[in-house]
Amino acid sequence: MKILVINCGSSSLKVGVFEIEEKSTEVFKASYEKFEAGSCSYEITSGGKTATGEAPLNDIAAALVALPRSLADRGVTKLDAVGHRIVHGGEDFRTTTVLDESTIKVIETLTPLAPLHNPPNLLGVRIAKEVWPNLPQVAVFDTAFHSTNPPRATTYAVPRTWRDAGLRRFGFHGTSHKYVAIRAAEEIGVPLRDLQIVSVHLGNGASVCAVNYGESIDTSMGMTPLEGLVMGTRSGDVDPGLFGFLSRQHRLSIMEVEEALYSDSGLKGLTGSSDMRDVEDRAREGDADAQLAIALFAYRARKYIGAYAAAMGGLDAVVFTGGIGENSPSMRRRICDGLEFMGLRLDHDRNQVVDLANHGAPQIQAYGARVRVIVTRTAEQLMIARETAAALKPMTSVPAPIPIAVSARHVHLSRRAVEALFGAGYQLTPAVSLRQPGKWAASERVMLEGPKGRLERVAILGPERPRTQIEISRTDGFALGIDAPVRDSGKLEGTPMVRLIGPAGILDSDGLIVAARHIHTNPDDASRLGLMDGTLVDVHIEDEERGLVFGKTLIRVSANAVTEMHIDTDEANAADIRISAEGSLVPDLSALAVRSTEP
Ligand SMILES: Nc1ncnc2c1ncn2[C@@H]1O[C@H](COP(=O)(O)OP(=O)(O)O)[C@@H](O)[C@H]1O
Ligand SMILES: CC(=O)OP(=O)(O)O
Ligand SMILES: [Mg+2]
Repeated sequence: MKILVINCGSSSLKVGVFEIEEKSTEVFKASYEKFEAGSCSYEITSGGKTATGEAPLNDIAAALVALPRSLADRGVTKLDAVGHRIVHGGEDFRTTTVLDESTIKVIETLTPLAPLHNPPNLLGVRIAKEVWPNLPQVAVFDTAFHSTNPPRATTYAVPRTWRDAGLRRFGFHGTSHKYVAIRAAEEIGVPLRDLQIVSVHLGNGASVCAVNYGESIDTSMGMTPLEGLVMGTRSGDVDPGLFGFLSRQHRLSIMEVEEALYSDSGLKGLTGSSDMRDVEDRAREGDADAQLAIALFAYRARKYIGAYAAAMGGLDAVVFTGGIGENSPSMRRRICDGLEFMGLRLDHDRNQVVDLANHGAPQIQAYGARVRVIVTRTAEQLMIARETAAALKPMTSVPAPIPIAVSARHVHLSRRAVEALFGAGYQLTPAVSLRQPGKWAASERVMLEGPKGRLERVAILGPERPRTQIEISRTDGFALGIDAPVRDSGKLEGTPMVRLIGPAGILDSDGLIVAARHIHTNPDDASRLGLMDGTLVDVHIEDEERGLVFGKTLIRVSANAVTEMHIDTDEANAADIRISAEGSLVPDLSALAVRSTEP
């Protein structure tokens, strides 16, 4: 599929044409900026040749209208679709969406939430519809990747009426954070699903994202792209109390304050220039304002990296991207210096000579450092092309129902735990065979105890495992008074402690989780159902009253497994499932984007 990507910003237009196959290739790339006095500067790359210069184009609209000619001159024809970057998708758009008049109308209502971004994005859509009336127009949202953020990350502690009116955090730069996290995982050689990554995007807009085992769980921008880091012209985090103060003491209107926070703050507010290259030059010449701006920019980013390592309960890698993240060794160094205590240490030589050609993603951590530090160029356009192609791929329907089993709270015990709870040399007694071959429930039970209360007679599932794992529901977590993370079985790093009480003793063990829903299957069924180990699927439960779709269900293929989906009691209650049920697989449109590799 040949996809034209349009990233229409307030002051620049970026265009890419990608051939999306097994491997993706960029066949055309252009940027148009500095629109002044009836002309603009451009850079166009195609067929290995780059041309730069000035063109008599008034504005972004004129550049878009002239685009078919530029494409045709370079032999780029037969486009299949147009993919657009849309910054704010609000509550309504959690995934890539094909645009029609009604979806465009909904996006228009989101303009107040991203006043600098959505209007030019939509202008690009309107013109593209006129220039290419027969091509599908597809929106890829900056907010979509963050739709997995839990309520504790997206909620502002403000009055209910405001929250009911839609006030919440969304997060942006999602396309970039997703791309660089995937790229970092490829470079490390470990599946994204097994990594805890902090992605640091430092461009004109800047944000940090906690990518926990493949999912965004928090990000520094909020309801609008104003929260978080210090940016080119935006303030990032401020005390909301300043609105009242400036209004009372300085008679500024809310509009004036907002305008200043968007356009006259950040590096520009601190130094007069929004461009980090200028700021670095001035700092070198001794300008105290520029020196403070750099220190503040780095300090805020470092705080967010620490915060997100804490939010995830671990950190495997930090990825830098965006114009500043990619090009400023001194900024990377300032941000990383002081993070040695959490295993993050740079190799200063490697940091200095980063080469990002050919989609490189060099590692720049010191030899032996626990946390990897990676630099890579972001590729929002490529990612938009992939998502656009995936959204337009015809749905392949998967038949065959999936049996669903409800797992009540239970524990898997290690040898050490069995002996601590039941006595030296004790062997558990298999009482009931489970459907998965070789697995059983023991006749023994244990009690769990947390700061808030106890859960009695909790089932023990055998055989023994190398590590003790305690699986509860979210509701059980409230009964115990412990907040357990949703994790895949076996991923126990940084999980909370809980007390287990047996007839012969007490054991305080970590390994408390809410098990992520999953489907056990064997290689034969997996190939019949088109399922791949380690990927995520959606499963539809049909029920007149309480039917729903369980998203993000992990596929686990093992030799003798019986095909069966496991959900916990909270999930079963939500779908009105008593003991068992059946579900059907929903084709996953974003799978292509996650699986495809670099051009
Ligand atoms: N070599 C460099 N050293 C420091 N900063 C740089 C360098 N190259 C680009 N930048 C900075 O990157 C920022 C622009 O980032 P970029 O990602 O290109 O912008 P946008 O967010 O608009 O896509 C500017 O502050 C610019 O000064
Ligand atoms: C959302 C946002 O800040 O985008 P940009 O970095 O392009 O300004
Ligand atoms: Mg940017």
